[in-house]
Amino acid sequence: MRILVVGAGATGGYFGGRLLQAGRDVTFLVRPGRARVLRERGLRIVGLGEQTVLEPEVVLAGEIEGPYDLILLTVKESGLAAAVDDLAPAVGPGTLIVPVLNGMRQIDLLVERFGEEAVLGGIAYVMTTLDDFGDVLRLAGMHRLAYGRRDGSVDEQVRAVHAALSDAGFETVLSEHVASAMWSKWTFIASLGAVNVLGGGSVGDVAAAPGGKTLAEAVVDEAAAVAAAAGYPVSAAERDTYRAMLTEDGSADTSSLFRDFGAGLPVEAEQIFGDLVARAEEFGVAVPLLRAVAVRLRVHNARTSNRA
Ligand SMILES: NC(=O)C1=CN([C@@H]2O[C@H](COP(=O)(O)OP(=O)(O)OC[C@H]3O[C@@H](n4cnc5c(N)ncnc54)[C@H](OP(=O)(O)O)[C@@H]3O)[C@@H](O)[C@H]2O)C=CC1
Ligand SMILES: CC(C)(CO)C(=O)C(=O)O
Repeated sequence: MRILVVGAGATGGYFGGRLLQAGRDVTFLVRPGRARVLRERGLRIVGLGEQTVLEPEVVLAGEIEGPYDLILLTVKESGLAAAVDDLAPAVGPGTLIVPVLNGMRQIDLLVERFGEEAVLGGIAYVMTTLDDFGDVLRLAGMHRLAYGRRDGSVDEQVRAVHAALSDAGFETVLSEHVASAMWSKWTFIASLGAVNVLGGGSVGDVAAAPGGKTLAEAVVDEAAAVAAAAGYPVSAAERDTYRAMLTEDGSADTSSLFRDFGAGLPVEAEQIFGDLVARAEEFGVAVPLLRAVAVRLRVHNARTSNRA
């Protein structure tokens, strides 16, 4: 199966790198700066005691010759619209696309462009970042990719994708509930980001402040109310888990969004917050805390782009 990984950053470099390491037929669609780094240093996966160096096949936009069987879309919000244009020549009648972005907006964009049949749901459960050298740095041991048709059906084409992604050094889940799982992860990631941004620190920092735990529970409730209104309720058990994780004393947890925020880098304001607030408005769900985070992050993004 010919696999095109769009983006070779923290998630694309990790999962694509593992697939390459396992001998799968992988090509990375990258932009010129990243292509240079990959050609000079190779694609490196480091951290947790590992130093893997791989020699990836890379293509630039405009160099794609014909369709791929599977496309793993691993860009962030800021790169999404252009990446959808760039990957279009790789989409043929039998191509399946697995996006791993947090949130749901990517699904609407991809379906509008390539049709319902071509677009699977996808979730990356991993904690990676690019270090100062451009290497993929693992920050935690979890590494799981979940995907499946959003209506829960399983056909030969999806099974073939599952086979192509499996046994490559990370866990894979062919999910019959991927849309619910995406909403659940969105609920969690938005809640974690909101706790960090509104509270100005890690989960433990916020939990230690009077009123901090109440704030954390309130953001979980807001995000979960939107998921429920969308028809993907987070189960009571998951909600309790999220509440417990986000009020844990001493927890150093922060979201990658908050780490980027702290580092003065652009963040996924629309993908993770703006879109959630827009959907809440559509459903008539009040989300004052999430709305405040969206505004704060928009101001941050405007400032970062003014500096660039
Ligand atoms: N990192 C993590 O631990 C996790 C991230 N996620 C989610 O996964 C998504 C991707 O995040 P992550 O991998 O961390 O992001 P990164 O910024 O590390 O990687 C994205 C890569 O996409 C590349 N890119 C952007 N536009 C294009 C394009 N048109 N063509 C080719 N490459 C392009 C960028 O390349 P360039 O170098 O040219 O800018 C960049 O290297 C986000 O939605 C994030 O929220 C989900 C779970 C965990
Ligand atoms: C919380 C985590 C690491 C889960 O995969 C994530 O998605 C993020 O920080 O952006």
